[in-house]
Amino acid sequence: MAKVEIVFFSAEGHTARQAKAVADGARGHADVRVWSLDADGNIPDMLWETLEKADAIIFGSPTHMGGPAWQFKKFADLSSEVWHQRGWQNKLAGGFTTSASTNGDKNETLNYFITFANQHGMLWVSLGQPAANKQENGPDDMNWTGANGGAMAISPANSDPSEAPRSGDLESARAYGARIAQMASRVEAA
Ligand SMILES: Cc1cc2nc3c(=O)[nH]c(=O)nc-3n(C[C@H](O)[C@H](O)[C@H](O)COP(=O)(O)O)c2cc1C
Repeated sequence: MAKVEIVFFSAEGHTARQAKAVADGARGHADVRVWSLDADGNIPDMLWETLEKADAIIFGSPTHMGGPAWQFKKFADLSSEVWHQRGWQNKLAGGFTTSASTNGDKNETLNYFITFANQHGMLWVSLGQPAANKQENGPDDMNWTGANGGAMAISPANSDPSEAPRSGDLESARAYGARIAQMASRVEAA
């Protein structure tokens, strides 16, 4: 079975819920593990070795000040060691983010993930879901944010992680996890 590793940061738990949804979607199609960066942006040392054996790595962070949280950037900077060795070359990559505002510059975070994956020579998997952009659509619909580059979620500023991301964003995250895991299985089989 293909190996999918999910590496994310979450300060308050909203991105953690999104990460769980991505993982739930991926399970059944691949071996899936979820790794949370700690408050200092650190991961266990052994994780670097694990990531080198992955078929796909999915990155996640809340959007903070129009980009990924510094804890994620710390992880990204530390990965320069792997970059030197081309350790993630040709692995699949995907990414997800949640933020408080409807827009909130979430696309900047996804674009950062895409650039980061490109630096490593990875192959980016788009969201692959139509936007729910009709008058009757709302937060319970899949891809209400109209994302393309990866999974987005809106977690209103006064929401508890038990309340947000809301059902449509979680469904989007699950479908995105399934998409990446299915692609990883195809690549593994090829
Ligand atoms: C330092 C900081 C910066 C933030 N910047 C943004 C932002 O640029 N856009 C936005 O919509 N929300 C912003 N937020 C709100 C968070 O993205 C939002 O609370 C998110 O759900 C947090 O995810 P978490 O619960 O996984 O930590 C910011 C929050 C913090 C603490």
